[in-house]
Amino acid sequence: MSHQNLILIRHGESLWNQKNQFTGWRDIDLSQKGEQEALQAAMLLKKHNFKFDCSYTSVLKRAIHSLWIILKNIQHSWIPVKKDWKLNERHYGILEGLNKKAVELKYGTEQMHQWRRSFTICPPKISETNVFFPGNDCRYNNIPKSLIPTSESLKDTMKRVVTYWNTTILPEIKKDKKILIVAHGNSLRSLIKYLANINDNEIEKIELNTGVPIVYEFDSTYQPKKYYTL
Ligand SMILES: O=C(O)[C@@H](CO)OP(=O)(O)O
Repeated sequence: MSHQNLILIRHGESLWNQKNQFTGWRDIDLSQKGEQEALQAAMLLKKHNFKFDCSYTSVLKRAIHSLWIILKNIQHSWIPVKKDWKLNERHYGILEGLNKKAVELKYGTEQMHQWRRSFTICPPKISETNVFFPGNDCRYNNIPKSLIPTSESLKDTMKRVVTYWNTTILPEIKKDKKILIVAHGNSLRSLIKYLANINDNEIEKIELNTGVPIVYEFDSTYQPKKYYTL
């Protein structure tokens, strides 16, 4: 017997996705197209008759608002929504706010690829005096200072995402709860790497489109079995 217990969705397009700017932990709204993508995701879930017991998202509004649009349109506004910084996008250090094409022209295609897609490389860090240091943002008051990022590799992101998965989400899956996670391109790539045991080179090639539901199936012992997009 298999269980379709988990759907992962990358938030709809944000205003900075539209302008091709690195976003990371910056809290940017959905574009109109992004709102439509979230609605489309809801329609697909409805068409396939997916039902959920609980939902999880980050503390960034492009993911939260995508989740709200989805829940509203599948008549699931009543289910619990749990928000946690551990599902945030990867912190992109000094690259946040910069145009990706301009970064590529300045630093070259190879450096750009390493910063964006290598598993272990971390973009240059922002300083703790930077106005965008998350430690200056009250939503992160409860995080121990040593865990507040100033830049992250995908490996760093995976560490916090997998901690959250194992402590908070997996126990619910094992109770046979149906779970919806709406998060970010890289926080979800890191979760997929972990669940599907994808190696460090292969994960560089995996891209997630905005607003596309990914279905995860688990076997009878709740080991991840396969995943596919709707
Ligand atoms: O800017 C970001 O935060 C991410 C996702 O939009 O970008 P990338 O796909 O380049 O990792």
